[in-house]
Amino acid sequence: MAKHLDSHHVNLPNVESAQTKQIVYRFIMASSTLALSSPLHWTKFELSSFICNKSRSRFNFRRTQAVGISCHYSCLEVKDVYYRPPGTQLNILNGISFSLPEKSFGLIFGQSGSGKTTLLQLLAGLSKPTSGSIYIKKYRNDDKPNESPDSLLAERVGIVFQFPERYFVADNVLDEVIFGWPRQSGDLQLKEYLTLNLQRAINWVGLGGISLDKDPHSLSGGYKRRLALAIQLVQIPDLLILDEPLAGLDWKARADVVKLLKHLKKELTILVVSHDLKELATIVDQSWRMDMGGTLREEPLPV
Ligand SMILES: Nc1ncnc2c1ncn2[C@@H]1O[C@H](COP(=O)(O)OP(=O)(O)OP(=O)(O)O)[C@@H](O)[C@H]1O
Repeated sequence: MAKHLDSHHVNLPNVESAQTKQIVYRFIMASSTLALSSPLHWTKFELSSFICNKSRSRFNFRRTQAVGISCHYSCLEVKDVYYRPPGTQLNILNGISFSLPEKSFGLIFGQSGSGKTTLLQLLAGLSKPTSGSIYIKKYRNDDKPNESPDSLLAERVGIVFQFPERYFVADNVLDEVIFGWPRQSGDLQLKEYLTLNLQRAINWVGLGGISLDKDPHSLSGGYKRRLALAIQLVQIPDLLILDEPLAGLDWKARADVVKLLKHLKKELTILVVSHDLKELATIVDQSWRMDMGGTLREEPLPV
């Protein structure tokens, strides 16, 4: 099952299973963060040894903070995005445009098969738009935008796929969070930095009371989702994307996750695709309906 992967362009539909897709994504994010060379040739079973060996050579974990420090505020801008999967004649996304200000919560809803997940994959850098642009626009104190907007970098986007717990790869919480990190010794400063990030992410999602030795599969449904979020929060992402964050959870865990998302949106820009409109309505700042044919329009939640 050798795969040829480019960290900047992964054609997800060619990846065979959902499990491989999730693992591939996490590995790509780790390797682009670590500035490993790409494209990479690997098999699923070579993954762990690759991480241990190859990543020893260079470690360049981003030490920057999220956008919005040197400017007044920033906005995710998606402009006239079209997507046609390679080798097909069909546009799945047709002229998608929207913007989402930082530290707000956006929700995309719509019929199954309308293209919601495809859009999320473009935003996460897992596929490239056929045309159109995705960038971060920064605004100065006088509310005027900076001349040149920044691209939304794939390594600055966190994405939690549907049912993330199905793709946990480690047998303890700590290893799950640090999957893809280098295993080298030395650089005390770096280790301190990583430990701080790890600790912050764990506390942020309310997993502080859980032993890092615990088997992730033994956590409750809500805590598994917390862990999946913590993995993405180790580096504060410019955009956190969640695909059906409440799917498959019981009522208590759903309420728990909604409460956590409400807390996280104070610090993060969050974009969610969900059918659970009622439960999320209280925390949604902006919403859009995706129609069949891959078009998007702003619309209040129909709840
Ligand atoms: N690589 C591809 N080649 C051809 N068609 C594709 C490809 N990827 C996705 N599609 C099709 O594009 C459409 C949109 O899929 P997508 O998963 O984005 O929809 P969705 O709105 O997220 O659906 P759901 O709510 O069920 O998750 C579907 O009809 C899907 O079969």
